[in-house]
Amino acid sequence: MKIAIASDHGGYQLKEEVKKYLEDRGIEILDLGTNSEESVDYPEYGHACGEAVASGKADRGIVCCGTGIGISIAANKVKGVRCALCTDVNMAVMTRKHNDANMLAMGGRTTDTKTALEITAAWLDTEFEGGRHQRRVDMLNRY
Ligand SMILES: O=C(CO)[C@H](O)[C@H](O)[C@H](O)COP(=O)(O)O
Repeated sequence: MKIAIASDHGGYQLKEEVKKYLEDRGIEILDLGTNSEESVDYPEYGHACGEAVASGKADRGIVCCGTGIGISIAANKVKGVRCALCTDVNMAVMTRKHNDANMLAMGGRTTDTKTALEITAAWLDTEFEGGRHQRRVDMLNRY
């Protein structure tokens, strides 16, 4: 699996932690920046990561900003992206089971690193349930 990862300055530190975790799991990473805590604009990074996933350059994407909100909104503008902002493990599990979320968003200023890595693990390791949920995901994809 190849994962695209991106953040703004508010999510930069968390992106680096998540990157280390993914590397330790042997996952291939496409890092789309940003590369420091210098102020940048989250839409640029959310769009870029969304496009990497939608185009198939990456299988899934992870984005971080201060709260995870702005960058998830940006990613969800890209057709084919289902980006879920998760603040706990249950949300990560449910968004994989029910929404087949192909992108995960987290907040570097709102979620501690330990929780963020637990969320990442749950999101990586939980399968989509399909069935009635497939019909709903198809509706999202068609819109
Ligand atoms: O977009 C956001 C909130 O929805 C992110 O948290 C950004 O990281 C934040 O807005 C950046 O704020 P800053 O004051 O420019 O650091």
